[in-house]
Amino acid sequence: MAYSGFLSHPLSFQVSGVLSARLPVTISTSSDRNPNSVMAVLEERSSKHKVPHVLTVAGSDSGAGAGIQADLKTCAALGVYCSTVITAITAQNTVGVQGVHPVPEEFVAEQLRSVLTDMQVDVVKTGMLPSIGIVKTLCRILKEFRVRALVVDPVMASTSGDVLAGPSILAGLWKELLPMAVIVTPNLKEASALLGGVQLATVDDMRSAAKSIHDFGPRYVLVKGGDLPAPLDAVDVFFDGENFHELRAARIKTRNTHGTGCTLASCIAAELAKGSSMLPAVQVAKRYVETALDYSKDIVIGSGPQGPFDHLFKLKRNVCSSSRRGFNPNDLLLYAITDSRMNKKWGRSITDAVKAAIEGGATIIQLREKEAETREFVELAKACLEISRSHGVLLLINDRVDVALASDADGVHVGQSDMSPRIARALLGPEKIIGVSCKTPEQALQAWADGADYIGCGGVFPTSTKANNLTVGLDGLKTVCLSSKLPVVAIGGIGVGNAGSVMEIGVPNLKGIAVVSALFDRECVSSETKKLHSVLMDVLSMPK
Ligand SMILES: Nc1ncnc2c1ncn2[C@@H]1O[C@H](COP(=O)(O)OP(=O)(O)O)[C@@H](O)[C@H]1O
Ligand SMILES: Cc1ncc(COP(=O)(O)O)c(N)n1
Ligand SMILES: [Mg+2]
Repeated sequence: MAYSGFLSHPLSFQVSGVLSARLPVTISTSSDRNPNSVMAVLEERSSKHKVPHVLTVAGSDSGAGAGIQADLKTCAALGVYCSTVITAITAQNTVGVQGVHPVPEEFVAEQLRSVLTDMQVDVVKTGMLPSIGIVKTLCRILKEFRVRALVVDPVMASTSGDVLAGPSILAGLWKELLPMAVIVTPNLKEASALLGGVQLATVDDMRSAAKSIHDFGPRYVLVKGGDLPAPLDAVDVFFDGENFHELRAARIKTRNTHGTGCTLASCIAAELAKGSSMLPAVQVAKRYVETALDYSKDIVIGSGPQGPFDHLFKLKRNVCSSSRRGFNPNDLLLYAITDSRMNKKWGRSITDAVKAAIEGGATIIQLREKEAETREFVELAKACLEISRSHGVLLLINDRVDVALASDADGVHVGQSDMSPRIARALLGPEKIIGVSCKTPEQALQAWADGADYIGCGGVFPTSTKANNLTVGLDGLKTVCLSSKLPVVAIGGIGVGNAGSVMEIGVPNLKGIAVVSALFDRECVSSETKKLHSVLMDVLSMPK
C-alpha cells in the first residue's frame, strides 16, 4: 500500500495508522474539548505558528559527529526544531569510543514525558538505545502520546566497531519498536544483526534483507550501503512493502563519515515533520548526506580515522582566517567603489584597480559591477577578496546578496529598492556587514531598525555615475547624520577638491567619503587615492 501523503492531511490522520502500522496508540484529540477553553485557544494559536518538530531519542557523542549532536545540527540545517532525550553519554572521538554511560531508564522516561507533555512533537527519531529496558520504556511512553511518525535508526555499533547497544536489545526491536516504526534505517551490520547474523555483501543481499526486515512491521525499510566495499557507489535500498528503489550516490573519498547514519535518519525525520511523504524525504536525506560529505571531504578535526563532517556548510570559511576581522566605523574613511566601465576605459582589470586603490590608502572596497554575468561576478569577487584580505581591508558587494554569499565577501551594500536589509541579514548572518543608501532621516532610522551597520548618504553633489540622482547637498547630509544612529559615509560627486568641505560639516558620525570616478575615472588609481587619503588625513588632524 502506498503510504505517500500521510502527512498531507495533518488534522485527519489516524494516529494508530501512522505511528504504528500494527499497534493501537492512545489518541488525545482536541476536538472533544470546549473550543473556548484556554487549551483550545492555545492549540489554535500554536497550530498557526507551528514549527516542525523532531524529538530525537539517542546517545550523546562527545566528539559531536554522531548521535544527539548530529541530529541537532541536521534539524537546524533543515529548518526543523529538535528536542533531545538522551539515552546514554558516550566518551567518543575520531579514534573510537572510550566509554559508554547509559542514562537510567527512569530518567529517560522523565525526559520523554517532559518533552511530550509540553511540546507538539511531529516525528520521533531514535538512535542509540543502549538497553532493552530503555527500548521498552520508550515504547511504553510513545504509546501514550500523539506523534505522527517514528523513525528508527537501529544503532548497534559505531563506525569504529565499538558496541553501542548489545544484542540484548534485539528482542525489543523485533517485538515492540519496529512494529511501531514508519521507517527503519539499518546499515549493513545492523541489518545483519536484525536478521540473526546473515552475511550481507551485495545490493541483492540488501534487497532480501530489506524484505525480511519489513516483516517485523515497519512501514518502510531503508538498508544503507555506506559500508559496501569501495569503490562501489554508495547505494541504499528502499523497500515500501511492494517495490524497491535503489538510491545511488557517488562514493565520496573522505575520512569524514562519522555520523552519516544518524544524519540520514534525522534528515528523514525532519523532512517528514515538514510534511513530506516518505520517498521524497529519503531522497532529500540521501542528497543532504552526499552534499555535506563532499563539502567536508578535506576538513581536519581530530587525529583518528573517523572524522566528523560539516552539517551546516560553514566550517571551511574560517580555515586560515587570520586576515579576517570585524567592521569598525573608521573603515568608512576612504571608501572606494569600483566601476567596470571606467576601468575598461582606462584599460585595467578590476583586480588591478582594487589593488591600486588599496595600495593608495582605500580603507574599504565595494564591488559595483552592473554589467558582469553572475558567474563572472562571483569569480571576480573571489579574486578581489584574496587581494583585500591580504591587506586587511574589507570588501563589500553592491546589491547582490547571492554574490556576497557565494564568494563569502565581507558584506553587501543595498539601495532603497534592493533586497531589504532585514532579509539580507537573515540570509547573510550576524557577522556580515550591511550598508544601506539613505537620503532622509526616516530611511536612516529604518536602516538601523533593520539591522544595518552603516549608511551611505547622498548624492551630496551632482555626479555623472548616477544620472538624475536627487542631491541632498551638505545640509541634507548633515540632517541625515544628526538623526542617524549608524555611522555614515557621504557619497556623490566627492573628490580631492571638495572632500575637505564634506568632512568639515562637524558631525561625529560622519566617518568618511565614498568615491567612484575620483579614483577610477583617472589614469593612475593609486596616486589619486593617495591624494585623497592625504586630504582626509589633513582634516582628521585638524583641531576640532
Ligand atoms: N563515502 C560515502 N559517500 C557517499 N555517501 C556515503 C558515504 N558513506 C556513507 N554514505 C551514505 O551515508 C548514509 C549513511 O550510511 P552508512 O554510513 O552506511 O550508515 P551508518 O553511519 O549507520 O553506518 C547512506 O545514505 C550512505 O549511502
Ligand atoms: C552516540 C552515538 N550514536 C550513534 C553513533 C553511530 O554513528 P554513525 O552515524 O557513524 O553510524 C555513534 N557513533 N554514537
Ligand atoms: Mg557509518
